[in-house]
Amino acid sequence: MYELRGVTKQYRRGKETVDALRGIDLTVADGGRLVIQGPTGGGKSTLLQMLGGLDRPTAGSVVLDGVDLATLTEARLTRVRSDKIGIIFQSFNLIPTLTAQENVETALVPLGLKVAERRERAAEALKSVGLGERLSHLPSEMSGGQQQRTAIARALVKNPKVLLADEPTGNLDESTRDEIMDVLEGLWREHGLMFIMVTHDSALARQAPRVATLRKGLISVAEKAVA
Ligand SMILES: Nc1ncnc2c1ncn2[C@@H]1O[C@H](COP(=O)(O)OP(=O)(O)OP(=O)(O)O)[C@@H](O)[C@H]1O
Repeated sequence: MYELRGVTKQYRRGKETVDALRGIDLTVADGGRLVIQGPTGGGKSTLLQMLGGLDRPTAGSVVLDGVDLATLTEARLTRVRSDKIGIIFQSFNLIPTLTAQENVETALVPLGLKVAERRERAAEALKSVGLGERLSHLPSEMSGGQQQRTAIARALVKNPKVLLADEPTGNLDESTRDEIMDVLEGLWREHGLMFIMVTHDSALARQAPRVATLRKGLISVAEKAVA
C-alpha cells in the first residue's frame, strides 16, 4: 500500500519558487483504484512522479510497502521501479525503432531474465492486451490504441504491484478511449493491481469509486459507494 504523509514539492523557476504540492496526505490500499483529477497546473503529474519514484519530494514521505521512496538511493529506487511499478503515459513513450515485442521486453531487461524467457513473457503480455498478431510491428505501423496497448503490456509484463497512468487516453478518440479503459479495467480485476490514473476526462472521473482532486497543490479525496 501507499502511504503519503506531508508530501511537499517545490520547483525553482529562476528566482521564483513554485509550490506544486503542499503537504499531501494520501493512502491507497493494495488492489485499490484511484482517479486523480483537477485543473491544469494543480499538481497531478507531480504527484504521479512522486508515486512512481521518478522524482523526490522536497519534504514528506512516500511509503510503498513500508519503504520510503523519498529516502532511497538512486540504485534502490530504480530497483523498486523496475520490480513494482508500471507506468503508462499519454504519449505512449514507445521506442520507435523497436517492434512491439522488443518494446515490451525492455521492461524485463533490468530483471536479468534470459532472452528466451523475456521473449515469451513479452509475447504473452501482448496477447493479453489483444495484440498477439502484432508482435513484430513497429510503433509507426500501429494505431494509437494499439500503441497504448503495447505500452500497457510493457507496464504489466513484469507483474508490478502498481500501475500508474498519466492521461492514458488523452491522445485517443472516444471509442478507442473506451476500448483502452476496458482493457485497463479488465487487467485491474484480473491482476489485483493498485491502479492510479490521472485524467482530465470528467466522464472517466465520474465512473471512478474514489477520486482525488488536486487544486493548487492541495488534495481532497471523495469516495463513492460502489454500485
Ligand atoms: N520541472 C518543473 N519546473 C518548474 N515548475 C514545474 C515543473 N513541473 C511542474 N511545474 C509547475 O508545478 C505546478 C504543478 O504542475 P503539474 O504538471 O504537476 O500540474 P498538472 O495538474 O499535472 O497540470 P496539467 O493538467 O496541465 O498536466 C505547475 O505550476 C507547473 O508549472
